Amino acid sequence: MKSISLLGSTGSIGVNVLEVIRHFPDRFRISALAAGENIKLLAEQVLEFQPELLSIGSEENAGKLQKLLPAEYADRIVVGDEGNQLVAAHDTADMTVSAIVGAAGLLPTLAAIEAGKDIGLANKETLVMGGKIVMEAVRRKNVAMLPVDSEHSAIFQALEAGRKKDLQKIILTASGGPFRGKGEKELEVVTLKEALNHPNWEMGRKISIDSATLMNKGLEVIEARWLFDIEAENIEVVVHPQSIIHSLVEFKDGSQIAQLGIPDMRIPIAYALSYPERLELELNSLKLSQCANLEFIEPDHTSFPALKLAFTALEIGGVSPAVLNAANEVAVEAFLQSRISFPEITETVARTMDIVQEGSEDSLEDILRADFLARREAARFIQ
Ligand SMILES: NC(=O)C1=CN([C@@H]2O[C@H](COP(=O)(O)OP(=O)(O)OC[C@H]3O[C@@H](n4cnc5c(N)ncnc54)[C@H](OP(=O)(O)O)[C@@H]3O)[C@@H](O)[C@H]2O)C=CC1
Ligand SMILES: CC(=O)[C@@H](O)[C@H](O)COP(=O)(O)O
Ligand SMILES: [Mn+2]
Repeated sequence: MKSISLLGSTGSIGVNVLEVIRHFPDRFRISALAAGENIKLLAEQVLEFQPELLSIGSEENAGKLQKLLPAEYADRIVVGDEGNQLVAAHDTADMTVSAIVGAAGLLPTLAAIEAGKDIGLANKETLVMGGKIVMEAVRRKNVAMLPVDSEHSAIFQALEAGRKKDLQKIILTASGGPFRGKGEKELEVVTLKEALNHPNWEMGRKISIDSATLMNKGLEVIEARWLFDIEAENIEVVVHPQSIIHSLVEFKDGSQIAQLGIPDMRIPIAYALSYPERLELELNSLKLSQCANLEFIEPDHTSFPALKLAFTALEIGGVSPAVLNAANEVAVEAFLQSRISFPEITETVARTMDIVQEGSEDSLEDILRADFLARREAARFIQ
């Protein structure tokens, strides 16, 4: 029986993690859950999965949550950032699934690693902000870092066909998002509703907007750089609108190995939970004969400059990826509140990256400071 501590249980990934666990009660149990604000769903999850510890975003919500739960939970509710870290490192957990959205995922993920937990990583922002120190901690603590992000799961699986020393290139596939094919002028007038309407995946709001700007692919390039210890110049992105091939690796003999499947997050989630075993998921299997045409297109860097910005952040190094991430979070939130236009998301990130640059990628303190300064600058641009 593997015990799982789940951060972000009420989100799109969190709900899918629990869906997998629900189908395999003999293999997995939940030891701790953390959420932000959704007390109603968290209470339902607690009653079903009976964790030993739970965390919620605020004291006020902790009080409301307590009223929805039996009295025995009174001393098992923790709160906020500290609560996330306690859940992440909870003593009975074998694995922590990191599925909070955004920068709030970094410290709990680090806490889980320091506590010796294996990690199922959905929160790509963790590696974007602190890839070097996070992966150093993974090696020092000798824990497993198992990707949940679909492209990284595909790469992880494809790498099993060869040796890491023979790896030549990683090819990340991108759907292109809902605005694929649109020109710069057209993008000035797109709506929030259109931006949230991802062609292939049902996901949380922040990552859906990231997919629409192609910043998601930029974040994934940085995630891959650290997760697979590969230089940015050996990471390529190709637009593949059908999201059937989830990514590829190329070995030095020119062989390219891909992982294919229907776009369903339960597949990479299950593999992270059960690795190296595979679970019988009983999903519809992919029928290649019914997949009309699989297309592969170069990314449009003029309409979607976010992807290049991520490569630039890697090239600058230091805290630049953390700055890119923080500015993007602020700008996406402003777009979600209809305070800025779609192109202004990426413009805000670029302007912030020009201003906030000081700091070392080896220092958690510098990374957190850069995150703070970038949020302040990005908010200033948006005012
Ligand atoms: N959705 C997907 O298919 C994929 C997602 N990812 C990545 O996984 C992560 C989660 O994405 P997704 O599930 O879509 O996002 P959602 O917005 O659907 O869910 C976010 C989760 O994080 C919780 N949360 C937010 N802030 C805090 C906080 N400060 N403390 C505790 N919990 C918090 C939310 O709680 P509440 O709702 O209760 O406020 C919710 O449970 C992201 O990093 C994303 O990039 C990667 C690949 C695919
Ligand atoms: C499901 C998943 O992993 C998302 O990150 C997804 O890949 C988004 O798709 P695009 O960013 O390629 O549009
Ligand atoms: Mn992805």
